[in-house]
Amino acid sequence: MAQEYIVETTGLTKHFKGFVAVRDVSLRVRRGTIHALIGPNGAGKTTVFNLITKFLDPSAGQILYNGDDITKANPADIARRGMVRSFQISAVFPHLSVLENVRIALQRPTGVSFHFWRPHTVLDNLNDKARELIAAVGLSDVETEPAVELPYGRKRALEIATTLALDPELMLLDEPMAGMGHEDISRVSDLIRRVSKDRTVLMVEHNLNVVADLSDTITVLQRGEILAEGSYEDVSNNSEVREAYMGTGHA
Ligand SMILES: Nc1ncnc2c1ncn2[C@@H]1O[C@H](COP(=O)(O)OP(=O)(O)OP(=O)(O)O)[C@@H](O)[C@H]1O
Repeated sequence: MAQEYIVETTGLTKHFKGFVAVRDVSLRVRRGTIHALIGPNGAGKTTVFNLITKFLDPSAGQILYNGDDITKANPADIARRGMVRSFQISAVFPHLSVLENVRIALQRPTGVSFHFWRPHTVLDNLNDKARELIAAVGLSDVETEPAVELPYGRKRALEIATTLALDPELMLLDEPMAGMGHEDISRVSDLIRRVSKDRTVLMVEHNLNVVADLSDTITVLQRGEILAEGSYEDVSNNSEVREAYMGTGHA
């Protein structure tokens, strides 16, 4: 039977030369939900992401993914198991077209390595699937444009398409709305909501309107520790949370 929680951490702790960036974090991410990690600057959100995705080794604690202990796994292992992190724009090849970027991403899970000398007919078989993903993220009108030419919000949509190409079971989004204007935010919010239908999303996001709008569960971190957890209503009514956000500009 599938585990209720896709990710469970126990006592997750990370020291950097004596400084404790993450302390005793026990986080449970329920399968099929959108879960947000929020908190003031320096609260440890990115470090928690780096620990879960195995870009950093914890100083203490355990991480379970689908019930398996991945505390000692490496990032490639866990990507193969279906946990994929969407990187910021760097994940996209700037001078390749939208279609080419998604096609390349699609070749990864099938184990077909990308060979520039492959006959075009082989690569063209990927076009249908690539176009489906491009349509899903609303980029059909720009499929032949080089990624570098896209406005910011649409680059982020492309990045989500390349992440979806890997068909992740758990998708980690690192500040998906960073640097976006109003229109892009609502477009990408709709997209995240749609793509979350049959997968789990864990995201770090500073925009509290987006967090309120999308998240089933919110974990608030402060100084490396969990301060509160629950629905947006729960955490926004929590006096400690309100205090933590005072004067940070995010309140
Ligand atoms: N590699 C590192 N070496 C030393 N200290 C680090 C390192 N990475 C993070 N830190 C420190 O750990 C703390 C938590 O950082 P982290 O980036 O996880 O916070 P955050 O909540 O993601 O912040 P922000 O919202 O500003 O991105 C900060 O005080 C940061 O300076």
